[in-house]
Amino acid sequence: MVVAKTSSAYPNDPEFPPSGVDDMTKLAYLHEPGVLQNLKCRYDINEIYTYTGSILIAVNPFQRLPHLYNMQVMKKYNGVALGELSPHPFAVADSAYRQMINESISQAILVSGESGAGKTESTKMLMRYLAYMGGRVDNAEERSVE
Ligand SMILES: Nc1ncnc2c1ncn2[C@@H]1O[C@H](COP(=O)(O)OP(=O)(O)OP(=O)(O)O)[C@@H](O)[C@H]1O
Repeated sequence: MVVAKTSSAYPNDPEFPPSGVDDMTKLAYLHEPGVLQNLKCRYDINEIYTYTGSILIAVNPFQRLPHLYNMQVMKKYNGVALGELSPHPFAVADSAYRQMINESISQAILVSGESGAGKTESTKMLMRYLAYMGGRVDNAEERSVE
């Protein structure tokens, strides 16, 4: 039996990792102070994405982070199970795409948040990844769904 050690959600607890946890289901106490503390720790180091299980939480960085969304990053997430790499909209899009292809079931991704939270930006990244996956051709003739 493997017993996974969980992290405390209390900010002053020495066991709370300074950089937070990338999946909040790892927090021992999944309550509002713990969630906010964890998101803040990650935000402070420009980690704007965090999972809670299969839900992706995005915090608006109010700055451009182009290194997060380039072609190399898209390639990295291609075919990798959700949760294996850092939280990212590409991982969510890849998971939906895979389930659509493998199970022939229509998929929906719900993007929710208050005005200015970053829904449009997140949706753009989801669409960029889906266009990258769906628009690829193996022959020399390039075409861009995006
Ligand atoms: N991931 C991100 N990277 C960089 N900037 C971002 C990101 N998310 C949000 N922003 C910034 O925040 C602004 C508002 O984000 P966005 O338009 O996506 O919000 P929204 O939730 O769609 O708002 P509304 O509901 O009012 O349309 C963007 O114009 C952009 O400047």
